[in-house]
Amino acid sequence: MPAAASIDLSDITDFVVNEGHGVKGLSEMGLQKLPKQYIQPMEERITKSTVILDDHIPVIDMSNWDIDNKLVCEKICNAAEKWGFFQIINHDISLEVLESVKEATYRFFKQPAEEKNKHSKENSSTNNVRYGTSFTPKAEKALEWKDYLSLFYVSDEDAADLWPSALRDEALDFLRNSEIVIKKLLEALMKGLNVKQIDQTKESLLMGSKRINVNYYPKCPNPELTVGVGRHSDVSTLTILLQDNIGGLYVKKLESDTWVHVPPIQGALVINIGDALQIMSNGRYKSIEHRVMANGNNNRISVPIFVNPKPSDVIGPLAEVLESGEEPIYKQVLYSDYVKHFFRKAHDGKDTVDFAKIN
Ligand SMILES: COc1cc(/C=C/C(=O)SCCNC(=O)CCNC(=O)[C@H](O)C(C)(C)COP(=O)(O)OP(=O)(O)OC[C@H]2O[C@@H](n3cnc4c(N)ncnc43)[C@H](O)[C@@H]2OP(=O)(O)O)ccc1O
Ligand SMILES: O=C(O)CCC(=O)C(=O)O
Ligand SMILES: [Fe+2]
Repeated sequence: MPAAASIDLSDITDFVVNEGHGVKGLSEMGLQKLPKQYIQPMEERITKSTVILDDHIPVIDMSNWDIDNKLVCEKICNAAEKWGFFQIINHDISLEVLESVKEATYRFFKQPAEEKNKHSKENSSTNNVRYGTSFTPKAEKALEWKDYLSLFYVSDEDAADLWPSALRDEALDFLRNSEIVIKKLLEALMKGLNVKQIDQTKESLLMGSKRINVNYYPKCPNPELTVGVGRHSDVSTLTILLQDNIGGLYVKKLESDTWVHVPPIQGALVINIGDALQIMSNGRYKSIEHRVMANGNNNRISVPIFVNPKPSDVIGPLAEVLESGEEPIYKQVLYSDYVKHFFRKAHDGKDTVDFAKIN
């Protein structure tokens, strides 16, 4: 790894983005000062004055699913309406599966830049595997302090052929083991929308495609000047996020300018509603802005599973939601058009969903 003094700071974008060293490479050079490319404007930084400490997203115990199903479903729907975010505990995915995917994440990022960069947009033989840094470096005025690998799930065979072996099995295990709890969450959320039964068409619309990302946020000099991930809402139906014990995820409180921290809970998963479900529920369930603070003392990892419609699906408010005469506030959009719109611009909070709004 080159020492900080041996790299010309004007070449940072080349080193980080094009050569695939990522911010991990930069961090490990022992930089004392954040490069200017990462300095976010004041309004995008996470400051103590906007964070409230006396409130938190709900924590829902899934072990009561069979004991008091009505109550658990109500809690899930309330959390989706009021916070758009909640944590679940006792969800039946074993700690072993969760720990293994975290270990595998470290194993992937520990590899030399040349190895990881085989999966960059420029070098990868497939669009289903993407190694990168920041969010959309070409469109961003200031870069984000995060490296990632993004894996679009097509089939086990496709994964066996294309996903990096450093984490393939563990990522597939996490995906497989999350299936039951995803179905329970969607069942609860659909009940709240007057959808009595999730038939095959509905199941495909809600969870027809999945993407698993692994995120690496290395230790950062001057974390107060930058962000790990900027303000955004996910474009998924639902996101199931595994975070480690470092912390740093902040969620915007509905109808306020304040943010709450999502404290790491051993074994818990963070669930959030994505734009696709906000649109399908005609705005009842909230896809909430969130962001990640960079950390000055520790590396952090997280592993989100994005549960999505299929790219070829057309999404819009569900018929069951509009049955009672409610006016649609969103139009029908091709899901892949929506996602492309999201990926082509820098993170900009909740603006993505305007793409689907009826004016
Ligand atoms: C990375 O940091 C992130 C990510 C997120 C993600 C939040 C989510 O909610 S992810 C869930 C997204 N949904 C899906 O993946 C399901 C459906 N998939 C699709 O519709 C398509 O696969 C596609 C994603 C639209 C790609 O379709 P394709 O025809 O292959 O289009 P392209 O032209 O290749 O891509 C369009 C545009 O997007 C960029 N891009 C594609 N995939 C990714 C990716 N995984 N990560 C980053 N960027 C991606 C691609 O480069 C293209 O941009 P150009 O400027 O090059 O044209 C939340 C927060 C984060 O920080
Ligand atoms: O790392 C986290 O806690 C959240 C990451 C995130 O929001 C995302 O990948 O969409
Ligand atoms: Fe997110």
